[in-house]
Amino acid sequence: MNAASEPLAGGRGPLDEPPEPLVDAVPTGRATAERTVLRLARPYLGRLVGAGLLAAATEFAGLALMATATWLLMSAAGRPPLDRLTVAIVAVRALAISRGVFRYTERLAGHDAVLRMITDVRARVFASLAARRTAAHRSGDVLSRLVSDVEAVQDLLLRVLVPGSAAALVGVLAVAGAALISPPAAGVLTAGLLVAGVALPALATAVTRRNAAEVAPLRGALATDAIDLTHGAADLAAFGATDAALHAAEQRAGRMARLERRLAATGFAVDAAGVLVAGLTAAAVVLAALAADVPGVLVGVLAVGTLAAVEVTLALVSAARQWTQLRPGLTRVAALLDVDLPTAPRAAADPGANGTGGPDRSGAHELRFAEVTVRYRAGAAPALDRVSLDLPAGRRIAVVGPSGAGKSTLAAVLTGAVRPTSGRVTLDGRDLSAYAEEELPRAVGGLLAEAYVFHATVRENLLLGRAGASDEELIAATSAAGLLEWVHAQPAGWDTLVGEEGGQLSGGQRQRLALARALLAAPPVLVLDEPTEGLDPTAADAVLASALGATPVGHSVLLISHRLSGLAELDEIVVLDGGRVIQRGRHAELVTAPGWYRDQWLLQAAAERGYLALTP
Ligand SMILES: Nc1ncnc2c1ncn2[C@@H]1O[C@H](COP(=O)(O)OP(=O)(O)OP(=O)(O)O)[C@@H](O)[C@H]1O
Repeated sequence: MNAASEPLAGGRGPLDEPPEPLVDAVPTGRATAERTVLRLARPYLGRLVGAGLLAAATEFAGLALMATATWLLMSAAGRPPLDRLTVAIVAVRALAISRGVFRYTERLAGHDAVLRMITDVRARVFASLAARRTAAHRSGDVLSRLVSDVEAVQDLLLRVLVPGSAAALVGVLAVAGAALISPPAAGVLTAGLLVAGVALPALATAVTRRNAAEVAPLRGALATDAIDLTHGAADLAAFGATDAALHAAEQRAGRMARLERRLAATGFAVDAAGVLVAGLTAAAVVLAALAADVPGVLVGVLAVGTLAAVEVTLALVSAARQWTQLRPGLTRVAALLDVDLPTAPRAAADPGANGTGGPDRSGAHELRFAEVTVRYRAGAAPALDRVSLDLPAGRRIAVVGPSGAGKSTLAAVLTGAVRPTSGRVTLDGRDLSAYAEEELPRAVGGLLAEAYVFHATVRENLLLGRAGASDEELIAATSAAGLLEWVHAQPAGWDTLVGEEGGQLSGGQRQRLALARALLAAPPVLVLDEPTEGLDPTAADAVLASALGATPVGHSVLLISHRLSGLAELDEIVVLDGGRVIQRGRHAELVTAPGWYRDQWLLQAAAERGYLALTP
């Protein structure tokens, strides 16, 4: 089984309820998510502040345009000499044009900053997901993270912070402008703006929060449904479970639709309250201005200006609503980003940057397991129970044992995908956990359980093992994996497309391709988890022998296998059962000693030679 993919989480079937909200183990405080985003935004702060000021200028130009146009219209009604209106006429024209220009430049500056930043965020999220081989994520959740959660970062800046701060600034300027005309009216305006800019956003937040908390996990569950229903379609059909799975997915989609409808309805109610507040504030401002004997034209200016100012401030309502909806996504994305925030995407980092002088591909390495125990869940039986193992340079070990014995877990510990609950795993005397995540694969790697074959050409799939490998190296690895003849037989040769998840290959071909890639990568400690799975016994023997033969001298090998055939040349065979080492030694010793190995050897030999071979 693939111990690396979901070590801590129980799997979720397509018929089950959606999982709990997927918030990572990294605890995030209330403002931490926003702080993380702001820290990421720091390099682009100048552009973002510029965008905020331009947004404020746009809104202010709109407000000033309304106020000036009102003054112009009302003054013109009294037929004054034209020269008294000239400045206002020019101002109206200038404000109308500048508003468009400000809006355009604000969008340009804001999107420029955010798109630059989001590229960085995506790279970090991707690197973090790739590095967290132990994370308990389903592909649907991961997909939803990469898409919607990263968009949350973008929306926080473009739809919350920039327009929110612009609205607040314009509100303050509007009050200052009103105070020049009439302080009492400015007081009333302040009260109206506080209702529109503080009370209503708080109300919107409260009504949105509950729904948003339900919507986010549902969205993740729906993404997982989509993947389960497409990738698992054949299995669902085979078990007659398609209808039930579709029904469960439809129910979730229905629940999502209901939640979104409720969200929209409450949103409309709050928006309607905003319009009411604008009207009431304008009426109150007019009354206050009249009571203060403000001239009629200026009362009109105050009324229209108030309507415009409240409308601008109401942007804070949608900003608050957005913010509430974005929080779960922001929290998740921040939890991923927080881990390695201070560094740039680490693949590009200096190989020795961890201060450990990390391992390299070429050197020999010594791996040691000392009393390693792995427990996937507290209270559960250990998957590995005090296992000790030495893998010095050049040594070749096989780990065998019945299903569920802990073989794949051992490989996962070796590659750093699973951390031991107790005990130590060291590489050249240094704890495995001390190595940076991207350093380890250079020393330890290979063919792990359920190796992924990409929807690309044979060559591209192979080059993932070692970018820049020569044609001779490709041929050697492919030949050792027993795939060369097939490649040559294809019309497109090395450029043959293998289909999604290698779907255009047979199971055996897929396995050979993955093995060839592992051989090409040739890490000093090569892990081969069931390299001949899916091959018939004769082919399996041949491939195993040629794969071991293709491993450079001085490189060590840890082979995991159900089959006991072809292990005679190995330096040690470790038999696991229930996570414990129950036997160890060379093949020649183990086949003569009573125990699991000898029994299994006889059984397999009998099965492979056929039942008749046992009877004289
Ligand atoms: N991700 C996981 N979460 C919880 N338990 C797990 C996980 N992976 C493995 N286990 C449990 O750990 C034990 C060892 O599993 P492991 O996959 O290492 O066995 P294995 O020897 O490789 O089996 P197989 O030969 O069938 O692949 C099993 O009891 C299994 O149920």
